[in-house]
Amino acid sequence: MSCRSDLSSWQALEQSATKLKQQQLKTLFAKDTSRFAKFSCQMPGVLFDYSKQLIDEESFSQLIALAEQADIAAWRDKMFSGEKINFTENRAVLHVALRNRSNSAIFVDDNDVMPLVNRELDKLKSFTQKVRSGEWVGHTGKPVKNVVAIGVGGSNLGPQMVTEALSNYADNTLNVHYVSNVDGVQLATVLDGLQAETTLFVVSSKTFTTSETMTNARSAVKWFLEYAPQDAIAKHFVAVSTNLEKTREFGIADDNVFTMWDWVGGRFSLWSAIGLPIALYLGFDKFVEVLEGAFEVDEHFKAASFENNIPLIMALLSVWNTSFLGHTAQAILPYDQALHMLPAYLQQGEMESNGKHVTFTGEPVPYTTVPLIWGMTGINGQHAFYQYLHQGNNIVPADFIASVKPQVVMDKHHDILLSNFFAQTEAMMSGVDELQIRADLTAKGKTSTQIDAVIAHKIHQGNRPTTSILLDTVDAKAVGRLIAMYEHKIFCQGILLQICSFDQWGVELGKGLASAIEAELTQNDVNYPHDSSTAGLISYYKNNR
Ligand SMILES: O=P(O)(O)OC[C@H]1O[C@](O)(CO)[C@@H](O)[C@@H]1O
Repeated sequence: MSCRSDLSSWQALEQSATKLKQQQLKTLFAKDTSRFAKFSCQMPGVLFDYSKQLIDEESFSQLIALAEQADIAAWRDKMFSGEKINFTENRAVLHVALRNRSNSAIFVDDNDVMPLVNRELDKLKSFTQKVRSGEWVGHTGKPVKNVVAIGVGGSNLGPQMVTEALSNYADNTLNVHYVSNVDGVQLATVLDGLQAETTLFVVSSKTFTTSETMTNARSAVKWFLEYAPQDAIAKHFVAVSTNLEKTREFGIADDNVFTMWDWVGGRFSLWSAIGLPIALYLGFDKFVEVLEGAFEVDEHFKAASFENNIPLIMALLSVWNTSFLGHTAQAILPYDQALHMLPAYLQQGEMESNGKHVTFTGEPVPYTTVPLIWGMTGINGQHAFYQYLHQGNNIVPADFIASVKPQVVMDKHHDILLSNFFAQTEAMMSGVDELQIRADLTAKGKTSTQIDAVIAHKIHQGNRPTTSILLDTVDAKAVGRLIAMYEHKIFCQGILLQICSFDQWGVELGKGLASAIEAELTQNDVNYPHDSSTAGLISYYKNNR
């Protein structure tokens, strides 16, 4: 299979990158006053401005040509029609079916999956309504007050991120707590103060074999049985999994199991029954609004021209910044507090999907693939790591995300928040040069000796690429839209880079080693089959625990 770097568009982009590396974004803005109009687009509820990325019309059309030569449209159609594009695991990739609000048939192995999706949504709806209305009662006849959602990775990050993002819409019917870390502190902290008789545990694990989740779930059962009889488990433990054999083995009745399918990847699963904690917290209708927002983006992704296709442009810019301009990190900077977990969520989304080193056919990729994703809420970041973003000697492209209307109206807070957002993207783009600093300091009465002493430290080179995403507000639909935009970005990145985005073999090595070492920790006098560092660490731990 030919490699992407053999494509004419790739080679043209390499030449453009060499030219554009010599360019200043502020000069490009000065030369072309219509730059914002040219390099921004919209879909309902979303303004996407990428004019502060280091591109020009020529390189943008080469990026579009790359998308065409990489057959993005054909791959997109394969995904939406249920073809097994996760070929290392021989699975379809159909998280889009979970939010297919048109209900049109989608076939996997000649079977329409929509009846399955709808059946599970109905089950979710009826269970959610029973629990929230108090019809579902615990073993002493009392309604549920607290939900403890146990799961990790894709079985935790999506639901928790959405729960946090939409907590302003919750009606206090139920509290939802998340437990993902096998460090007992987290479970103990959550359980502290809860009453077993009014607590519902949702154990979410696609495989139902993930060691951390199963350990937390077993400890939750142990805690529960201190206060309740064994047969009360049926009223207090439900599971979300594809593995009925394991859920049965664990002691959860089939009726209490919500299912998903092998064509739903863990990190793309919040739209499935993995979203149960969201529905319990906010009500089923709000959960459906999240699905609807994502469906709008699915429709946009399928129908918009490449030049106006937001997820595709996000992917092209990522490839441009990483593989051509050499920027190996990318910051995610949500200004809405509600989106504070977005960076963590996208770390899994992008890095578990595309942090890989071989092409579809298993050859080493000859270019850098995806960047390191990191970030936090913008305002907190400004007072922590933005120094690095402005003046560090590595350039980190950043996505700035904010909403036009705040979730909570409080005096001038939102104007102050948004002024920071606008100022930061402007400062990162334009920087401040020597001439300007000299003029400012002279105006402040500084002598030339005083100015010379600080001038180099005060220069901001600028030219730091950013994308600005403005949502109308952070509500259920907007959150659905935002996540789906990034999901399709990740899909396009994978195709553009020839990477199989939907497996995660890289996490298996550590898992296997951990379970072997876990056994060694319980044995005495083991001859550790490890390097001297690992053996030394294990023996220090055993001698001092
Ligand atoms: O839902 P499960 O099977 O417990 O897996 C949890 C997570 O573990 C991973 O396999 C990585 O360790 C993720 O891909 C997945 O989201």
